[in-house]
Amino acid sequence: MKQPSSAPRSSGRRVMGGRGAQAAAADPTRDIAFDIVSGVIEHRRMLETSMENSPAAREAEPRDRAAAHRLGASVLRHMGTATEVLSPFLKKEPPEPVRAVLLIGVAQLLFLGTPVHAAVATSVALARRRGLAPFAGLVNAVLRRIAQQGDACLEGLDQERLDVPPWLWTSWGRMARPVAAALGMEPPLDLSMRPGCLPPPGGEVLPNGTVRFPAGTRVTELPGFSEGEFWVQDAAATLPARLLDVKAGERVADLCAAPGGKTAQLAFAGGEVTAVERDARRMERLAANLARLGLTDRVKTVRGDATQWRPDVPLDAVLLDAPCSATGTVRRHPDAMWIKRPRDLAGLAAGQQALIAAARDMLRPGGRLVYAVCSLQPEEGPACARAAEEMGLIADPFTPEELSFLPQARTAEGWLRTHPGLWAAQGGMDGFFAARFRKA
Ligand SMILES: C[S@@+](CC[C@H](N)C(=O)[O-])C[C@H]1O[C@@H](n2cnc3c(N)ncnc32)[C@H](O)[C@@H]1O
Repeated sequence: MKQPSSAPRSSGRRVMGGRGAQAAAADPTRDIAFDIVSGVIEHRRMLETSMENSPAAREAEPRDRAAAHRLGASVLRHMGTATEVLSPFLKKEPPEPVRAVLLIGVAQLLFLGTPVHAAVATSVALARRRGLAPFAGLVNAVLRRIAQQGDACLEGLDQERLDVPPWLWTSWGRMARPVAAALGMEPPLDLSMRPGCLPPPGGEVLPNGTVRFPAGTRVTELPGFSEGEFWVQDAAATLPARLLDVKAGERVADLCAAPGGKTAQLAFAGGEVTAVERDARRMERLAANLARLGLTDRVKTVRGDATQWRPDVPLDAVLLDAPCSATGTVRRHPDAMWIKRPRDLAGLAAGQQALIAAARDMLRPGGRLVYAVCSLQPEEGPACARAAEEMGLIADPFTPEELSFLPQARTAEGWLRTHPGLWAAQGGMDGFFAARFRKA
């Protein structure tokens, strides 16, 4: 069995004067988790969006929201295995909402270590609260039988294979198994340090300088957070800006910039940075992060579409961290595996190539572009790098020296390819593709 995440508290507070014993038990954790799971599997909405849309989440305490997030994410991490476990107990496919209730029950029983009584009773109550009373008996019977068998239900199952949708497994090739193995673990908290600041105590310093804390660490409670001594950034996410190798005084654009981790790197390297971001709310987050890091006066921010924006003067360097399928972040966002479909990739790649063309037009002759995506999909990585060359950009491969601390991430072409199975013993990293080019 994979490493379990921490179990949700068994809520179940009674509401005085309720309509009936089970229907009246308030259980915001499972209510929100139900909205999350249904939002992802029925409506193909992102986990975070499903949570924002959840009426129960709006009124819930932060700790109930956090527990629901953990429970919902656990269902999505183990969805293939849980579906396989359920199948012998179901004569026919249940309606989607019933399936969501059952998956929440199985995740608690087999992956979160929730006591059997709590897992079964809360799932039956959840079914009733969600207008699924005719299925309450089914939920009760199926979960009781699974609880009786316990871990024996998992024997002989290739959980890693089951928990990745087949089309993604195929497209990931040799990365598939290590990525799937990493899915069972909550990712650690990674920090990038402001130059000159000492890491908070207790962190492990990785070979690239990232300071790593165990999963579940609350960043706002670490000393130095309010003072802007660090920002949250996965170890792999630090690499594209580092590989742009910005020198003091260079004119640089960070396209698709929010929430601003890479903007901060470029500014601390001494670049005259313009950060371009299209989304108003994400721009607010970028501005707040820059303010906390004391960078407000050192970065110019532009809210707009990077395919349309052009600098007044041609640039020395551009970092393009393009919007993508985000399959490289499946450890943090397991919903990405269940939302995207193969047919979405062509549209994403077209958008990425439009952004590459715009970036090319922003550069002075000899100027540098690093193109990056947090995706494991070949259509968004190598295929876009080849398209960049067809647009007249000249490949500028990363050298072995530049990636000496992570040689296994350097491809034969001199591109960067990270995935969650790298540095596995230290907690892994996100999946990124990056390539560097020069303008003729
Ligand atoms: C992968 S995230 C960027 C993460 C960011 N570079 C960082 O390191 O913190 C992609 C961002 O691109 C923005 N975006 C998408 N299309 C854009 C466009 N055409 N112009 C500007 N920003 C865009 C999205 O709103 C999103 O904030």
